[in-house]
Amino acid sequence: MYYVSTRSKNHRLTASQAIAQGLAVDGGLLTPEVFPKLSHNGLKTLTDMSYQQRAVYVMNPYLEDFTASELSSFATKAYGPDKFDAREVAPVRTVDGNTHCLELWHGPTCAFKDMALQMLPHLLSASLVKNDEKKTACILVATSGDTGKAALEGFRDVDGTRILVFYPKDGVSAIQQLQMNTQEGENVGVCSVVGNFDDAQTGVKKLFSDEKLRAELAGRGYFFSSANSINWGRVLPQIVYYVSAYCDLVKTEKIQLGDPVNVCVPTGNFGNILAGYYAGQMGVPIRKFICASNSNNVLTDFLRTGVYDRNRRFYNTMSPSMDILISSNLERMLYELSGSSDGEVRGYMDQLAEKGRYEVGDAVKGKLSRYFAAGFCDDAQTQRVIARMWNEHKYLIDPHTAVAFDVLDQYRAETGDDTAAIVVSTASPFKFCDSVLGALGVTDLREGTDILGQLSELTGVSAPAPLAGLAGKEVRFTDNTTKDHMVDKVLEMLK
Ligand SMILES: N[C@@H](CCOP(=O)(O)O)C(=O)O
Repeated sequence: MYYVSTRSKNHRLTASQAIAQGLAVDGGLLTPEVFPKLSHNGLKTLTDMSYQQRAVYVMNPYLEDFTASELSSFATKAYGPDKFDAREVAPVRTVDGNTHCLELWHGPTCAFKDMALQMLPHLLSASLVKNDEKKTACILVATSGDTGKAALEGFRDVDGTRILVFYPKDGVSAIQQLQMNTQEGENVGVCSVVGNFDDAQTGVKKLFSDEKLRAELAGRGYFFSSANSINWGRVLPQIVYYVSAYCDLVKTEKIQLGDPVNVCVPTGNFGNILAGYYAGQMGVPIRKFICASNSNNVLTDFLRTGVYDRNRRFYNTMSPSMDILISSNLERMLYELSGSSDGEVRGYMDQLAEKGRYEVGDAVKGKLSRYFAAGFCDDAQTQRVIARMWNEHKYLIDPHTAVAFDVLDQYRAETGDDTAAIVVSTASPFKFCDSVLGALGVTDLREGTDILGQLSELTGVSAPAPLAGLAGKEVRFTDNTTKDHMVDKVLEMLK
């Protein structure tokens, strides 16, 4: 299987080349030419497998230049009990008869990003060897809170790599910031950027396409790669958990094999819901992909109208990981829905860069409404949902997950579609203690990491060990820059 750019499909790369490179040289996203299919029997076989085995089974056909035994060893290391505090790795909790919550935050940094960023370093390191790459991979990351920490932890002290993370100053939660700024490891760097996530992400993309910088760094023995969901090696492991959740529902007899489900996904950069869409393409019977946004509802409007318009106010919300107006992975979806038309995608992306706006054609609009539904939820409603879930179900959820529960409710009320639904829970509530405590009526908040204990004492739920362990850790990174000076930070780090 080969990978092509969403903006020019003539140049084909192997899986290991695509993963090592991260982003296509023309600025497009590297995407598989075809999607392997999971048969009814394949899904049945997967039902009796562990998460690690499911990961190998699902990823194998996408990675032709890797062996199954390599993947098996990666999955064992990535999803072992030393990394994940749940035996199932990505457990599914049933909230009521036909609403199930896929918990993706049992990994080392307590967010769904661990599902991919515990795997990506293995894939990337092997890709470097397969391509006889002698240079060091400098992994550039833009984060609105979760990816940054997960990438730092995944790539910490991995041979042949350096990693530099940029996050928006004042645009992540206090715990997220502390997680990043206390990161250990010899090959890591963290820097805040004045502005919002879009500024950081646009800045990183500019670094990728800066020919002069690339040449300078090549001379120093480095090349750029990515740990954001623009890298195919990030999206692929995320497909696995959709397949796994479906199999778990079959195994526990919540549904019969072949029954349709809906999935409701809180998403900002569109990588998470895109992975679900790809699972559907492979054969998981997902009927509707419900896209949940916060007040930065650019995706809601797009999926409802076919008009993408980022010229709007940017909100800093209590679900900061979704505070995004330029949603990278939509490009891969446009490629799929336009029938792999690289020219059409290039046109949309040019308009986005020039005017901040584009409108898709009727054929794409038709497919969007067939597969997707969308809604959004503001902060006040997010807090009400957190409180309701706690009061009614004694289920403590984070603000991103609350957004998804609310959007699912809206969808069901509007459509009457009561198909069994999987709500994707993307982060531990302890990463957002202040908002969660506020939702539960607490106004007098403790300082620093003491707030973790405050939420624990109130609810009787223990803080995850990696977050509890932040107390007393040395802050290693305090650098700040502007989007126009990110290049200096890169040069400084890679001296
Ligand atoms: N929500 C993300 C933003 C970056 O998204 P990614 O999926 O492309 O890594 C974050 O938490 O940083």
